[in-house]
Amino acid sequence: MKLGRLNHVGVATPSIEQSLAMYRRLFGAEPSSPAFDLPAQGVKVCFVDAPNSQIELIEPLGPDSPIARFLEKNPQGGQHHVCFEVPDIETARAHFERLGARILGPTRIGAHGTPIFFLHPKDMGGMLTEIMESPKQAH
Ligand SMILES: CC[C@H](C(=O)O)C(=O)SCCNC(=O)CCNC(=O)[C@H](O)C(C)(C)COP(=O)(O)OP(=O)(O)OC[C@H]1O[C@@H](n2cnc3c(N)ncnc32)[C@H](O)[C@@H]1OP(=O)(O)O
Ligand SMILES: [Co+2]
Repeated sequence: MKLGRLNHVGVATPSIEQSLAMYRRLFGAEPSSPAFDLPAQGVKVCFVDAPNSQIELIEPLGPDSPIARFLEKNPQGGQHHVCFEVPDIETARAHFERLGARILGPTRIGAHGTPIFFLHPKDMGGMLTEIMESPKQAH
């Protein structure tokens, strides 16, 4: 399976507002849309566009969020995961299962409204890796 497009870099933050203020000050960057909650994933999300990818700012929604645990270890936040696109999520899941890479949890709908899953950082050289089905091209 070829490595697909780098859809986004996930950046954990204790405050999306503080992170947006920093991107605004240093890059004149604005979010591509208002922040929104993904309760099922335990995160509040906001995207800042780069020419060929995005920064995905992710803030914990409550103490059980996977981001809350990350921030306990990294209080300032920082690079949390990367996300690569695939044409078909089930084909990708079967591919990684066949190769013995640990898949974290069920396939579920991610922040772009398409199915996603995560590969364990220990099987990706220390990099938590999200696999996301590419959005369908609008006709
Ligand atoms: C889905 C919505 C949105 C989208 O784009 O669509 C998102 O991206 S939401 C992103 C938030 N959701 C997730 O991260 C789900 C997947 N993550 C997990 O299942 C956990 O966070 C997990 C398993 C990666 C870590 O779980 P936990 O923190 O409870 O375990 P430990 O602290 O014991 O960590 C185990 C081991 O992994 C290392 N670790 C933890 N987090 C990361 C990370 N982000 N990158 C790299 N490595 C990480 C941690 O240091 C431990 O290593 P060890 O050597 O044992 O200390
Ligand atoms: Co993500």
